[in-house]
Amino acid sequence: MRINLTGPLTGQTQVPGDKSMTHRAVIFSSLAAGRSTIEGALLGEDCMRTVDIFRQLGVTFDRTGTTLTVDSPGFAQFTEPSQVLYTGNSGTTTRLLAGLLSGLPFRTVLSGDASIGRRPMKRVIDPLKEMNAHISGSHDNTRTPLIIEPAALEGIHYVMPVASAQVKSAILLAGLHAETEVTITEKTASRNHTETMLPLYGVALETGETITLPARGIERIRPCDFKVPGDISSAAFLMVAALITPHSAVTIQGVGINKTRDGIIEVIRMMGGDIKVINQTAESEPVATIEVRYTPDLKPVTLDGALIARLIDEIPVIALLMTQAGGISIIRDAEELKVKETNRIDTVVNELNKLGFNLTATADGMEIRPGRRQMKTGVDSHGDHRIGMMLAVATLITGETEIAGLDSINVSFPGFMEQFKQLGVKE
Ligand SMILES: O=C(O)C1=C[C@@H](OP(=O)(O)O)[C@@H](O)[C@H](O)C1
Ligand SMILES: C=C(OP(=O)(O)O)C(=O)O
Repeated sequence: MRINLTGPLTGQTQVPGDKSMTHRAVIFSSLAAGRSTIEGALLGEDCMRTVDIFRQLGVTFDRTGTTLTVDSPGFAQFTEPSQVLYTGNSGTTTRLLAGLLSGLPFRTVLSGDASIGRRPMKRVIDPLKEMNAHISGSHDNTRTPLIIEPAALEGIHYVMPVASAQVKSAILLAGLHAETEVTITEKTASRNHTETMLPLYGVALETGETITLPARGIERIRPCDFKVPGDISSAAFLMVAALITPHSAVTIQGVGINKTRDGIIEVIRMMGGDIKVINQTAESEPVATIEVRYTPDLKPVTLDGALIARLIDEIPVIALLMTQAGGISIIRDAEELKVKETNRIDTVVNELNKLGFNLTATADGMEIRPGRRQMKTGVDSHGDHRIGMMLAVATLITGETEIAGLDSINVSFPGFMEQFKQLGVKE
């Protein structure tokens, strides 16, 4: 598809609901017997895969606008599915449900698309087996499909070897069924929505550097009316677009600014970007209005350590932002990018270099230099939604560009193009 976005971006907008929180709201609402509602749900493809799986287990979902009404018979009445449970492109669906399904009294099989088939599953299979789960994966227990047989689960004391909210949440979801408590220690904090949301659905747990979930938490789960904040990972594309496009000034309302997710705000401030976070309120999680303006003189920065987990999904578009800084920026400690929908170190570097930018891949991240040669060829999202959206934003700088695989955007940000047009962007 040929894309040519031209700015400026001006005005007010809101972004669709947070992907991580929508997945979790669908899961917890489905476990609880009775009616729950999810207001502001993200209806992108990834979250719909989670919805469809619970439909197969006997849960009913009704949609009005972006509100989902969930009617569930409760986890104890789930019905055994007759099909493979298809997780599409969604790592979150695959890993979180691997944990949850391990405690159900029937066999399930989880499988996704080609990208999911390449993503590492040993990181969930290993701790789940330690909990006595009967789970196996293809390729010597490292990949999907995952086959899960009924088992009586036990607790675990787990020290996380990698900062991953999906692994942490898989263990907690299995732990809901376990006969003994679960404790998890994180060296580097990953997003904590599972911990913030479980108490709202009736399951108390202790949080901090070590998380403690009491035995058989699932018995306490109850329905909830949950409001999903706007997704900061989606807002990131609008923020970067405004920062790099002359005369832009954008206000994004209702964005979730959970401390484990707000790294991009910190980076924009470090770079000297014109950003204001105002009207902070606490709903299910902290929410704010974010105002961003074009900033011509951005400073180069180095990102590493604990900050990386707080902006992991934003790195593709942050790398684009860094191409506009007045010096060399460096991203380190970001090996996890290699196991996302694509190897996001390679796809970001290769695709932006095709557009004439100057990036170098390193073992655990990338170096980004200012300046741009003439663009040579079209580019490709490689089926990765965040790469597709980053490349679309890049056309604000490059002008008309052929981008393959833009339909991947629907995975996390349906209405992406319309949102840009609403802010005055011409296509
Ligand atoms: O738990 C979640 O909702 C997510 C956790 C992160 O993955 P990892 O757990 O693999 O870091 C993130 O990249 C993904 O988009 C959503
Ligand atoms: C990595 C992502 O999602 P998931 O792991 O759920 O596929 C993402 O949305 O950038």
